[in-house]
Order: sequence, then structure tokens, then C-alpha cells
Amino acid sequence: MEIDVPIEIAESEYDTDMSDVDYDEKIRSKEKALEEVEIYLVKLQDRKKQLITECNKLKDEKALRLSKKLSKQNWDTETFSWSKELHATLKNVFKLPSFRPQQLQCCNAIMSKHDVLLIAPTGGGKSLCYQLPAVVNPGLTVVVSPLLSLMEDQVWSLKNLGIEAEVLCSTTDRIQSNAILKMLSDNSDTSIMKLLYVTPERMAKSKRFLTALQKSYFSKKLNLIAIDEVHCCSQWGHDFRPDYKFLGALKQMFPEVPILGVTATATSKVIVDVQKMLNIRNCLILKAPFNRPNLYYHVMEKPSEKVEVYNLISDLLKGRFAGKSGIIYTFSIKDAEDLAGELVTRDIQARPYHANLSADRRTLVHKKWLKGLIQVVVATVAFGMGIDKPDVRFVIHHTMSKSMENFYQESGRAGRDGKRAECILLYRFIDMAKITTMMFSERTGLQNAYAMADYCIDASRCRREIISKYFSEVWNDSKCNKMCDRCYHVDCVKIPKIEISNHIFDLYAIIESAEAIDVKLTGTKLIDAWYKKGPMNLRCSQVEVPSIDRYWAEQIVAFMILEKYLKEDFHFTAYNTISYIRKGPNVPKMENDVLFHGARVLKLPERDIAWANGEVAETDSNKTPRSASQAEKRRRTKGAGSSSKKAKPSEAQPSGSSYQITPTTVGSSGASSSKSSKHKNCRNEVTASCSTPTSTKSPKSDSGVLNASRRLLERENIIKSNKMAKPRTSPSRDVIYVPEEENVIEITDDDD
Ligand SMILES: Nc1ncnc2c1ncn2[C@@H]1O[C@H](COP(=O)(O)OP(=O)(O)OP(=O)(O)O)[C@@H](O)[C@H]1O
Repeated sequence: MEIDVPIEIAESEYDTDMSDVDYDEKIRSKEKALEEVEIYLVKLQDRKKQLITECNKLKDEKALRLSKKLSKQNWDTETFSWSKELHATLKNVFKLPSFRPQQLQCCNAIMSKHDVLLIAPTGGGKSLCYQLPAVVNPGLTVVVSPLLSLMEDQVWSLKNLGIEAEVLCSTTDRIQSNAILKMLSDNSDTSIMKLLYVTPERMAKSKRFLTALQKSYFSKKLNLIAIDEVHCCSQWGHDFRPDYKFLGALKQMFPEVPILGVTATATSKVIVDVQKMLNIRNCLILKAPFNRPNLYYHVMEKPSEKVEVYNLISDLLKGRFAGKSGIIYTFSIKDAEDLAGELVTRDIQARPYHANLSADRRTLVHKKWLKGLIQVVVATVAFGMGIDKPDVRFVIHHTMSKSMENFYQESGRAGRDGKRAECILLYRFIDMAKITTMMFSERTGLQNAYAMADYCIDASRCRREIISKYFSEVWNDSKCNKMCDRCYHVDCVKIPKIEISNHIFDLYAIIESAEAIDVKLTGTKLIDAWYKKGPMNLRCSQVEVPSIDRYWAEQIVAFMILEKYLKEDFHFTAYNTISYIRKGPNVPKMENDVLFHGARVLKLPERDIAWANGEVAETDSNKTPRSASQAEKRRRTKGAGSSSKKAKPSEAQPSGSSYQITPTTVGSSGASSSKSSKHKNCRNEVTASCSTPTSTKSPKSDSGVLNASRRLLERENIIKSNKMAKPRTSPSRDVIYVPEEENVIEITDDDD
């Protein structure tokens, strides 16, 4: 291809004999040549893209091969040159008797200078995987962690064990910060610091810090870079943080330093993304079993009336969980405030915790909860990373989480001491719309929300199986050991499958007739119209009122959305986003049944068995059943459970009486295999009885709680003495105002 180089033409060189036509011809020929160049460039660009893709693919394949090869190596041995020292340090310095799953493998791989991604459950002991090699190996380990309080906690614990560790963050004073930077730049071998904790922001934005770190690297003092909550690197993850993006440069800057990324939650997609992002495609991937065998998973019907939700939760706290410590996660700050306020009026030691509270207030609530002075923290996701209370006996989700990752982490804060704890999720269809309208604009927001809804309404599978599948782990039901509501009841409660094609066509008819008059239907309006409630013009004459109970109808609508028979259509208004329901891309085929495994309302396990299993001592007083249960009375007066039949006495007052939701027979009456048959009321009954919270003792504090609260108090003292803490602006008496004027929760510092 001929490419003409443009030449400056002097005025004198103009060819005066050239006619306009000659010019046009020449211009045309040049333009043609230019077009050819353009085409050629596009072809070259395409070729370049293709070569880049092929090259990356080869790199990925090579990395995957290396990664697989690494995973085949036996890391679970004590035959390495450092094995004796590793074990001795575990016992003598960390005072731990043995390794937990994947800890030894991880330490060995890091000490062999390999990059590692470790995925292990919350409370699984991931920190030890970098702390132990940091102590055994010479040199410095830099730990990147997103949360200041978590870093401070860890540094405090390490110092307590006699290990030199520091935090470098925005609150570190200048003298301290200069000393740390000097130590990093100093190429003599005198430094004794083993671990340095920094935030991702510091890594991304402080040139001074990076220069000092490079000096440390060139003098061979940088031993390991550990990245906590490494899933924050991935845009596919549930918690992407832009500052984590910079961490991708670390491998190029410090190629000889192994990188360890740790997280409790990462899907296969997130793992691959993190590998690419951090440039550690050939790393060893270690996955500890996600299963937390001591956690009992249970989904409950969330009553439609707010007051009934308050009753349900307060009955649980005063009965089943009397004297036990826990967390309730809510969807919003307002929910946290409202619920905590309600519980306080019912004499429950509950406090809200969310981002709108001052840092002092949050620390105070956290501290009191650690000491057992507060039974339950009613929190938004702000009560998150770094919560390390060993004896959390329950986590209740007032609203479903926005993703399975969030749910797994939040519920995983229960039972860190290895004893039985319960994770109860209150589900209602309307909550799904709350989450989807908030999340639909995020890249994987809807997908995440639907996976969470699937966990709530899929009655056919073990809850653990659903979690494990989500995290791509192979699962075998027997491993659940009856520690979820489905497996606990699988032998004694028959859960029918019902055929729902008729329902789907009924709903299509309602949607179409609304669309014909230009009306869009929200989920609630759609179900109202189905039950011949709400505006007359939305009721469809050809559609009969379904014979199933409304809670079940809601499940079916949710199921149809998850299975794409219906779809959510999101619309913005000036104030919020609304989810309208429309026909989805899937349409049931007339010849095929669409089976729905009805969501159930199952009782919690008998407390006597459950708590004996959890080795939780029960006093006689908290075993006493509340006669003619107050909850029952309240329900009657508030008109709750309107659809319930009268419960059998044995169901109304089960032994070990705690809040119980008892299934009645759901057998064949609810199951229909024929499209034309009408479904009878499949609703299970809700009955309740509560034990009297006669014990007014504050929750039993065990040494774990005391240690943790002491740690917090002492940590605060360290911070104060280091002049790192801001002066308290609030008076010694803190007051939280909850919505109703008369509900003033008071927390006084005197209690400390
Ligand atoms: N091998 C072990 N034996 C006994 N206890 C251990 C062992 N390893 C760690 N632990 C303890 O387990 C608790 C949880 O450890 P750690 O904080 O490292 O968990 P984690 O996996 O980082 O959890 P999270 O994801 O919630 O941060 C700590 O109290 C720690 O001392």
C-alpha cells in the first residue's frame, strides 16, 4: 500500500496551469487513498485486538495451569524447612494448639513465596495466615485492610502477644507516622516491626508511603503483602471499593513479594476477577469449607403488619433468646431506629447502630454489647466487618440482605465460638421489591437480589445447599445435619409441590387488562387485584380469587419473577424508584406443568433439644412456658393471624416453649397436579407461645466477652494516650431520640 507523506507546498510552486477539474481529480484520488488507509487502519486495529485477546487467553491458560499445578502440590505437611518453627510459633506466640482448615496450607504456600487467594468463612482464622508467616519470616508484612477499627483491634491483639505491629492511617499522629516511614526507608537491618496495617487509600494515594515501601523492597525487607476483604477489588463482588483498584499495581512494583488475598465470600466469577485485577493469575487458590456446622438457618414468614413483626421479634428475644446476645439486621436506618425503639418499650435491652450515629455513640453501643449490657444491636450493614464477639447466639434478618454474600457474612457473625447459634431471616415479598429497587442499577444488583430471594422461597432444598451452590461448592445434604429448617423438618412435614400454570395465566390476564387501560401494577397492586381488592377497574372479571393464602400467593409471584414468567420494570419518580410487574420473557407451555415447591411456615426446633445441643445452660425460670401466652392474647387483640385456624393445644404450647410457628398438615389439599383444579388453602398455621422472661439477670458474660470488652476499653485508652482520639464532644450522658417523643433511650457512661 502506498502512503503519501504530506509535503508543504510553497506558494511559488502552485501549478498555475491546473484547472479546477484537475484539482478535483487529484483531490478525489487523495481521498480515495485516505479511505484505503482508514480501512487498513481499522483492519490493523481489529488484528491488534484479536492478538491481544489471544495473548491474554494464552496467559490465562498458562496461569491457570500453574495455579492448578500449585493446587496439586501437598501444602498440608510439616516437612518444610520452617515447619518446626511455624508450629512452635503457633503454640508459643499465638497460644493456639493446632491449625484450622487451610491455615497450614496457606502459611506453607506463602512461605514458599507463592501468591495465594484464601476464601474461608467468617471467623475461620484468616488473619493467622499472614500473621504467623509474618512472625516466622524475617522482614515486614504489609496488611491492607479497609476498616480502621479492625486494624486497631488486630494491632492491639498482636502487641499483647509481644509482636511488633503498627497502623499507619489518617489518624496516626505525625511523629508516629514519620517514625514508620523512616523505618521503611532505612536499609539497615535493625527494624523489629513485623506487621504494618494500612488502608487501601494510603496505598493508592500516598506517594511518600509508596516511595518508602519501595526502599524497603529494594533492601529486601518487604516479606509479604496481605490484602484483607480482597473481594472489594472486584466490580462483580458485593462490596466493590474503587481504592482497591490501585492494588493491581502492587505486583508490578514488588514482583518478588508474595501477595495473599483473604475473604469470606467470593463467587468463582469474583475469584477470577480478583486474580486478574491483582495480576496474580497463577496464584494458589485455597477454599476452606464454607459450611458453618454450628449455625442453624431458618426462614420465617414476616407478618404483614408492623406491630406483628415487633411482637414476633420481641417474643423471640424474651423467650427463645432470653439472656442471649445477638444482632438484628434491618434494611434502613429508620427501620433500625423504629425497631430498637419498639423493643426498648418492651423492656428489651436493644440499641440501634447505623451510619448516622456519631462515632462515639457507635463505639459505646458496641462496647456495651460486647460486655453483655445490651442484649441486641439493631443495625444496618454499618455494623459489619470486624465484629468479633464469640458468643453471638442469634442473628435475625428483619429484611432479607441485598445479596447472598451479605447474608452469609452477616449471619456468619453468629456462633464464632463454635457453639450452636441461630440465623433467622424474616421474609416477605414486599421486601424483595425494596431490595431490587435499590439495587437494580448496580451491575449485578438484580442478580444478587434474586439469588437472595431464591434462598428465601425455595422450599425444596436445604438452605446450606443453596448457599453452597451460590459459592460454587459441591454439597451433600447429609452434611447439614438437620441444621436448617428444611432438613430439620424434612422427615415429618410434607411440603407439597403445586402446579401454578393457571396462576400464571390468571396474573397475565390481570396485567393485560390493566395495560389496556394504561395502568402499571406494582407487586402489591397485582396481588390485590388478584384477590379482588383495591381499585375496581384493576380487577379482572375472568379471573377468580385464588384459593391459596396471600403469603403463598406472594411466594408464587416472587417465584414467577425469579423464573422469568414475570419481570420487574423499574421507573423513577422524583422521590423514589418503583418496581412494576410485567409479563416476563418466559411463557409456560400448555403441555408442561410449572411446579412450585410451596414456601413453608415451619416452627423453630424444640428449644430443649437445640440448646442442649449448643451446650447453653437453661435456668428453670426461662424454661417456664407462658400460660395462655401473652403473644397469643396480643395476636387476638391485634387481629393477627386472621387466616389461621385454631391451633391444636399441643401445637400452641410446644415444650420448651419459645416462639413457635407450627405447620399444620399441608398435604394434598394444597397440592394439585391438575391445571384445572382449584387450590385449597395451603396456608400453614401460625401459633405462638412464649416463655416468661422471668430471669432479670443480665446476660451471662463469659471470658470471651470480658476479654473482648476489656480489649475495647483498653484499646480506647491506648488511643487516648496516643492522643489519636478526637476530644469527646458529647456530654457524659448520651441520649438517642427515637421517633416517638416519649421513647427516649438513654445510655449513660456511668454504666461502663
Ligand atoms: N488455629 C486456630 N485455633 C483456634 N482459634 C483460632 C485459630 N485461628 C484463629 N483462631 C481464632 O479465631 C477467631 C477468628 O479469627 P479471625 O479474626 O482471623 O477470623 P477471620 O477469618 O478473619 O474472620 P472475619 O472474616 O470475620 O474477619 C480469632 O479469635 C482467632 O484467635
